[in-house]
Amino acid sequence: MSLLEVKGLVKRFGGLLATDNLDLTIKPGELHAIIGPNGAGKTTLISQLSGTLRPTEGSILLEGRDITRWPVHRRAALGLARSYQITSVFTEFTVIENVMLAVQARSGSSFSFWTNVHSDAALVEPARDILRQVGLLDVADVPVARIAHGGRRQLEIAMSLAMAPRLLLLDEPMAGMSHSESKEMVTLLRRLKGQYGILLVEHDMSAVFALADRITVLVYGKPIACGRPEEIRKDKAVRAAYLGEEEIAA
Ligand SMILES: Nc1ncnc2c1ncn2[C@@H]1O[C@H](COP(=O)(O)OP(=O)(O)OP(=O)(O)O)[C@@H](O)[C@H]1O
Repeated sequence: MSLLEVKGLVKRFGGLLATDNLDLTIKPGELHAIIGPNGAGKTTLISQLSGTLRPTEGSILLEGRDITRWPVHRRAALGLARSYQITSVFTEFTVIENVMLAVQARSGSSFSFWTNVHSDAALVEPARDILRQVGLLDVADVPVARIAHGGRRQLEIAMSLAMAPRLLLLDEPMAGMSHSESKEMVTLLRRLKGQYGILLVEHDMSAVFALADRITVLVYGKPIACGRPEEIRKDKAVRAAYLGEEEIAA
């Protein structure tokens, strides 16, 4: 069974068709990238999957369950995590404290009990495991305010993992990163794929082509191609859509 199955998805903003009859599947453990020129509808798609935007038509199934009309928190409880939604990073807290709070949130306790987090040993081990997974264990005790941008983006992913997701929705995780930070993020995502289904929206084509099992190309909301990286690289319609953008031709 597919982890995610999107059928006939349509999103209209007045007269503008931002998602145009989109079908998409993500298999368990697959890293599926969505690429497309600016305004192609990538963020609109992620928002419909995470539940912040209601589709005009079509359906979204997660592990066979129709979640099209479910609110964000119910989707999250079923295992859908959108990494950029982590706006509640406490910069004055350490890296591990932030992950412990996310682990605590998953277990259903309220954020208002944050003062207890420091002393709760049951949160420490899961948080350390996650930090080990994302490669942040060596900065576990550093306040978030003092870590670099790349480390913060890794922390956002760590906090998504604390939600015990099945499908991670990543909206431009490499944005604003230096070359070496992007390389680290590629290494991290390579480690995570296989364990989690990942939908990746990313403008960094070298990262996309290095990581994706499959790529869907959107142009004006419409999927014009879907396939393995080597198929997408050769695809005539894709090349035409990206004319002048030399990365894809590389
Ligand atoms: N809330 C909204 N109301 C009206 N139009 C919108 C809204 N959100 C997005 N759009 C339009 O829908 C289209 C798709 O936008 P979207 O942001 O999803 O594209 P994108 O592929 O994520 O672009 P980028 O690569 O620049 O982030 C654009 O034409 C955009 O102007």
